[in-house]
Amino acid sequence: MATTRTPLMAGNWKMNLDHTEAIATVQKLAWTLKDAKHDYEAVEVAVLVPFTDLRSVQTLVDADKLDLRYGAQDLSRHESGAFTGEVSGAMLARLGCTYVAVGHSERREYHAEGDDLVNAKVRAAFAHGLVPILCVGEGLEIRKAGEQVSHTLAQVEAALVDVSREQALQVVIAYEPVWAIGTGEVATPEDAQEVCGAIRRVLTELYDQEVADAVRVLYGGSVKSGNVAQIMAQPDVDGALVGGASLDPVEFAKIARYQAHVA
Ligand SMILES: O=C(CO)COP(=O)(O)O
Repeated sequence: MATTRTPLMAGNWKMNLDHTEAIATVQKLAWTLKDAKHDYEAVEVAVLVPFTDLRSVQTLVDADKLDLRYGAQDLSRHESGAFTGEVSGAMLARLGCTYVAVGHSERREYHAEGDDLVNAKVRAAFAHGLVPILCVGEGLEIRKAGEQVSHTLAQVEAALVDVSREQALQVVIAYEPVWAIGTGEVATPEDAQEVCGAIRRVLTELYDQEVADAVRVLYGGSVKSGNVAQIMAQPDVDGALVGGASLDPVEFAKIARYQAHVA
């Protein structure tokens, strides 16, 4: 039942906003959200920021006791050692991260991340007490062939290999059809529901009903304040993973306050 899950609105900044811009953006976001507290208190809000912003965001959130979660956009599958350029789950946990995105389509496409690596990263996140936001979704060719459900479920299954039931209860899954990312081409609410519902059903098969009921399934792909309410009205959509629109704190706050837009 969608009503028992706290919606999550997560902003994925991608490679935008340096650490000084991050401070201004988070301050403005927190201030705007606070201003509309009664509208958003049932919604959890998070930002996934570049690694170089994390310390600044942590300092701000701690100092001002902001009601905001934050996290990274990727992590290493390794614990530590000679892996130049990589950032470990332990380092992210030390910076107070709640979440880490894993398997974003841009990582899969530009960094050749396959299902095995995504699975290893999901397990590395859990090993350090981080909640992975597992990103899945089909490209345009697969959508045209009508194979979006089987493709996306195969990604979910592969990513959850050797993930315990206790861990699965925590995971967040973001369905992001690749053709809708950064294109302005938003999936229809029915498109989002079709795949998000199928993800929940496969969780029942892989685990059980309690896990399926607990897991938050987000939609991502050209989410804006003008379309979020219709998407959130779907029974199996529990939040949004927002790219471009999350860079503007006023717009992102409007997305997080989507209930205010449901007339
Ligand atoms: O990839 C996304 C979030 O992870 C979606 O990006 P846009 O909201 O810019 O389409």
